Amino acid sequence: MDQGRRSPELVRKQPTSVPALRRRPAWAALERHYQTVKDVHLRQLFAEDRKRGDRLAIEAAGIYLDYSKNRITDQTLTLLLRLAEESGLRDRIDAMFRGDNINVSENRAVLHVALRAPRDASIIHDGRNVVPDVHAVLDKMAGFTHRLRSGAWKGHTGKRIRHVINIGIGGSDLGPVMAYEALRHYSERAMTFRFVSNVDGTDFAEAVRDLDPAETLFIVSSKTFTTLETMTNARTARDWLLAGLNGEADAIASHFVAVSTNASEVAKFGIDTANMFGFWDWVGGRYSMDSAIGLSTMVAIGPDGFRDMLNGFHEMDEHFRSAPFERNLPVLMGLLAIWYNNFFGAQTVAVLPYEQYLKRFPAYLQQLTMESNGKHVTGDGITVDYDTGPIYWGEPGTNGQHSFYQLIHQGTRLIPCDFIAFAHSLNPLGRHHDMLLANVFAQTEALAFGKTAEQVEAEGTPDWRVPHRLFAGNRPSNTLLPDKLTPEALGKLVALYEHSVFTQGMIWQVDSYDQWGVELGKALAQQIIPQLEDPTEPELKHDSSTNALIRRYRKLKASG
Ligand SMILES: O=P(O)(O)OC[C@H]1O[C@](O)(CO)[C@@H](O)[C@@H]1O
Repeated sequence: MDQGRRSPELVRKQPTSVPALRRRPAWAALERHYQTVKDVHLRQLFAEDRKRGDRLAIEAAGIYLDYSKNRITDQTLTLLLRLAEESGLRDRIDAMFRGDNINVSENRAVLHVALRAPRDASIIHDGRNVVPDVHAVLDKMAGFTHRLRSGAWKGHTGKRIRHVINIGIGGSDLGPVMAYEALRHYSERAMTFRFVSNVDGTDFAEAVRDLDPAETLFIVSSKTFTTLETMTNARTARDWLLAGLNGEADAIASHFVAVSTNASEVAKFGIDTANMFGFWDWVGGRYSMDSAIGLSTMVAIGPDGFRDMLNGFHEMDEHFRSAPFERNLPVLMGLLAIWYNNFFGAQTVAVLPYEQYLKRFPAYLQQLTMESNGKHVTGDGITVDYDTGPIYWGEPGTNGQHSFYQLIHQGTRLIPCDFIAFAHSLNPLGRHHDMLLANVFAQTEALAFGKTAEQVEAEGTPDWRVPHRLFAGNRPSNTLLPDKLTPEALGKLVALYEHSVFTQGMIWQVDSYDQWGVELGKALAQQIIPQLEDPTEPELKHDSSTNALIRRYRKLKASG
């Protein structure tokens, strides 16, 4: 991995050496192939190959993936794999691991894989091995975690810290909150962990309602330390703390720490940079839960648990980097996502974790997938003539079954599903886990094979009701079945999706690592805030709808 960096100019040009997507021979072949398989039913595919369920399944890095219930033939896989080759995926993977500036629109490297590299690895960025820097921060986090969990780190009044509140948004919130919920089983029970993200004051008010400021520590997590929501919440937290501690300003030092890349803004806010945990501009927000942004995770599960999680990430990284594409979990999942998105026209992917602890996993994945691949131009700035990132959504099973599964089974849209379940429960209670897993297997079976009119009729259903009760089937799914939800397994799962997103983005040739699409709304909000707060009637130059909404809000606000 110890390699020199290419000049940005060279890297910028590199993607153009790959033909535009529609001009790649495998793409045209897939278009033709799609016409031959689009109406083939999974019933037929399984009937023709009795071993399909074993054959189209792999276990890698400790994760079992059954992808047999996808609308694919061996030829589909051959062509998708050829597409990956023609898209230069191998070269792009190497470029990422080498630290090339593959985030072309921001001219940055994308090195989240360095965050979980072992201590003795070497990854060179700007002529410097970044791995020792990563481990120095991990060591600092571990030292802080030990002091906090042992009670050596005290609050301003000498009381022990019992409550930790992470203030952040986007990648500085979704990763930490998802990981906390996912790993709650391994968490320090003597402490409470809360997460404040929304600029809606209710989020903060409810988070601190029952807390004693003397026992509360805030982790202000923000890559930039300028994000409106986070800085507003951080200032409110500071006011709340000081109000509870007789306004003693030196209390800040023992109740606030920061996670950021921006030391000067941290200092400006009043947090001693000795209590700052850094990371780097080559870590994207949505790829940062394993950086210092994961400080709350480390405090909750301890440094050893965090290390296990990083090892899980790393194992999947190595699998992605080295496994042949036909046995490469992230590559296969990424290619299948492309198959449905670009050939079947599926607009969404449902992520359905049958594991209560993963209840925030779909929300986490929404930022990871949609902020990464929700793009309309290639890295070279050319408007794409194909669809890019699908919409990801989901809820934990079995709750979703009693809500939106109706549409997945019998609606008019094709919704590929990722089912995620673990062989062992962390809370084995009677028959619960067998029932839970039975539901996973039942759902994938029902979606794939459905129920024919003959089967419905054979049950004595009156003719008029038969159409309502039949299930067309042929609805595709992946099933991920790791052994048990551990910190290590979580790391593997997240890295699996990170690299699947990479695979998709590289085939579409978009920059999966920028997020310019969030800028316009942010900038307009900055203009509108003073217009809402102006004591005199402001001159409004928006469109008539926005002007009317602002005036109406001002009027309602004034009327109390
Ligand atoms: O960590 P920061 O700088 O506060 O940014 C928070 C989030 O805002 C975004 O920049 C845009 O929503 C995300 O990419 C990022 O995770």
